[in-house]
Amino acid sequence: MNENLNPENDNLSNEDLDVEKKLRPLSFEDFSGQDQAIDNLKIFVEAANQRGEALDHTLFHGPPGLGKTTLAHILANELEVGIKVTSGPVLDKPGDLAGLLTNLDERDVLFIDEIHRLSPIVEEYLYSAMEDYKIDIMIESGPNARTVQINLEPFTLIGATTRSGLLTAPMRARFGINSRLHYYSTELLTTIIQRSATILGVPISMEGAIEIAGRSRGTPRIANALLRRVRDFAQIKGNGSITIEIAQYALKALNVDAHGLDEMDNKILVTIIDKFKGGPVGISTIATAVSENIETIEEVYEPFLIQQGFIMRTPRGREVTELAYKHLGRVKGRSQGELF
Ligand SMILES: Nc1ncnc2c1ncn2[C@@H]1O[C@H](COP(=O)(O)OP(=O)(O)OP(=O)(O)O)[C@@H](O)[C@H]1O
Ligand SMILES: [Mg+2]
Repeated sequence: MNENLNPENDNLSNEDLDVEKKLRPLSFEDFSGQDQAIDNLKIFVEAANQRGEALDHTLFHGPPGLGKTTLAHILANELEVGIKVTSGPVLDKPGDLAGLLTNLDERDVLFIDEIHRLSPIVEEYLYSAMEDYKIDIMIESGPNARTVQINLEPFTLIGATTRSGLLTAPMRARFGINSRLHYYSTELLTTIIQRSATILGVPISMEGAIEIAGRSRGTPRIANALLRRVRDFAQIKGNGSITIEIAQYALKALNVDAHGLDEMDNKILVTIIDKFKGGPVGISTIATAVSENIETIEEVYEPFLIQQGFIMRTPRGREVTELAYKHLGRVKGRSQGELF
C-alpha cells in the first residue's frame, strides 16, 4: 500500500494507532451491534462469493468512531480479497486514482475514507470506473496528447463518510449498498469493552465495564480510548484490575461527562439554553452561535443529543429537554447566574 495515500493517521499517536488496530474486529463475528446493517451485508457478501463476483459498491455513513473503517476491512476479509486504502482529501489527482485502480486485482476492495471530500475532477473520473470498470487515461501532452481507455478488473468501491449530506447525487446513486451506522447502546458498548479488555489482558468487572460504557457517547472508539486510560489508573492507583471504584475515580479525574457528552455537545446545549431560552431555534442559528457548520451539527452532534433525549426536533426548530437542564444543573426559565 502506498503510505502517503493512507489517511488513517490523523489525530492519533502511534501507540493509540497500534492499540486501535489490535482492538479492531476482523470478521463479522467479532463485530457487535449494527445488526440490521450486518445481517444484510452478510447476505450480500455470501451471494457475491457464491457467484464469484465483486460485491456491489458500498457506502458507510454515520458519525465518527462507529465502525465504518472497521467494516470496510471486515468486508475485504469476508470477501477474501485485498484492500487498498485511501481518502478523499489525499486523492487529489486523477493520476493517483488511476494508479490505485489499475493495481486492483479482480474483486478487490478500494476503500475511500472521507469520500465527500473528493475533488470534483477525481469524482467524475471515478464514475466510469464504478459503472463500467473502465477509465480513460491521458497519455503524452501537447499536440500528441490522446486518451486511451483502460479496462479495470471488477472491484468494489467502499466509501465512508461522516457527512453524507455533502455527497453529490450522482456519487450517491452509484452505490448499490448504502448503510447507515447508528450509536451503540450501553449494553453493546459493555460487550465491546469486555472484548477489548480481554485483548489488552486487563481484568475488568461487569460494573466497571458498564460504568465506562455509559460514558462513551455511544461510540466504540471512545469506549476503547476510555478503557485504555482507566487501565492506567487501575495499574497505578489499584491492583491492575478495573473495578467500578477505579472506573469512577478515573473517569472523574479525566473529566468525563456523566453521559459522555463532549465539549461541542455541551456547548450546543448551553447555547440553546443561554442564548435562545431553551429554543425552539433553527439549526443554522445554532450553528452560527457555536461556530460549527450546519451539516456537522446535523450529522455528527444532533443525532446523539436526540438519541439521548437532550434535544427535540420540533417544526419550529430545536428545543432542549428537561434532561438537558438537569444535566447542566440549570433551572428552566432562569438564565445563568440568576438564582432567585
Ligand atoms: N461494532 C464494533 N465492535 C467492536 N469494536 C468496534 C466496533 N465498531 C468500532 N469498533 C472499534 O472502534 C474503533 C473505531 O472504529 P472505526 O475506525 O471503524 O470508526 P469509523 O466509523 O471509521 O470512524 P471515523 O469516521 O472517525 O473514521 C475501531 O478501532 C474498533 O476497535
Ligand atoms: Mg474511519
